[in-house]
Parts: sequence; structure tokens; C-alpha cells
Amino acid sequence: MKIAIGNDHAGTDYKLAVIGLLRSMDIEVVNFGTDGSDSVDYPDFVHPVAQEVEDGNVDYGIIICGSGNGASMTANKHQKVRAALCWNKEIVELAREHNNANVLSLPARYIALQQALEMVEVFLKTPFAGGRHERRIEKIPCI
Ligand SMILES: O=C(CO)[C@H](O)[C@H](O)[C@H](O)COP(=O)(O)O
Repeated sequence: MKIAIGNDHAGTDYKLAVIGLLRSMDIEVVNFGTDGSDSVDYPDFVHPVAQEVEDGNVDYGIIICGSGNGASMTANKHQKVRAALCWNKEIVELAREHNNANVLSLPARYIALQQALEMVEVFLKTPFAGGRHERRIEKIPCI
């Protein structure tokens, strides 16, 4: 499995921990930064993640900013991206089962680090349920 990851300054610490988790699971990681704490603009680091997902170069994307909103808004501008802003494991499970989310957006300033890591694990292990949900996600893109 291969995952692209990107974040702004609010998400750097969580991002580095998530990368550690992914590597411990033998998952290949493409890190688009930022890796620092200087103030940056989240679209500069989220668009490359979304583009990798859209191009089929990675299985999933993980994006992290303070609230998770700016990151998910940015990623969802990409036609093939379904980025889900999640704040607990149940929402993550539903984002995979019902929405076939291919990008997980984490709000670093509003969830505990351990919670974020557990959410990543749930995201990776939960399959899409298909069925009625397939029809619905096919209707998401603008024509
Ligand atoms: O984009 C966001 C809000 O939707 C993120 O939470 C950013 O991380 C946040 O806006 C950054 O805020 P800061 O005051 O510039 O650190």
C-alpha cells in the first residue's frame, strides 16, 4: 500500500507520528510536507496529495490541518477525491463504508494524537460496503 500525506504547520507533529505508524505497518509514504512549524498555507501541501490520489499513484491520502476544514475543502476540489473530515473512529468507519473516502482529513487541534493514530488504522482497515452506496457516490461529481 502507498499513501500520500500533507499538512500545514498545525499538523506537522501529528503528521510525523502518522508517518511513523504507517512505516511500522510497512506502508510506503509519500510526504509532501510541511515538516516544519513555520506558518504556511495548507493548499500548497494538500493539492499535491489530492493530485496523487486523483492520478492513481497512491491508494489513499491523509491530510492534516488545525480544523481539518481547509484541507478537506482543498482536496475535494479534485474530481476523483472524496476527502472526509473525521473527528472519531465511528465517523472514519462510515466515511470508508458508506462514502468510499479516499482521503482522510484530520483536525490536529481538536483531537488527541492517540485518537488520530487509531483513526488512521480504522481508515486503512475498513472496506467500502458498496451496494446502495455505490450509486450514491457515483452521483457526487458535478456533471
Ligand atoms: O485551514 C484551516 C482552517 O480551516 C486550518 O485549521 C489551518 O490549520 C488554520 O487556519 C491555521 O491557522 P493559523 O492561525 O494560521 O495557525
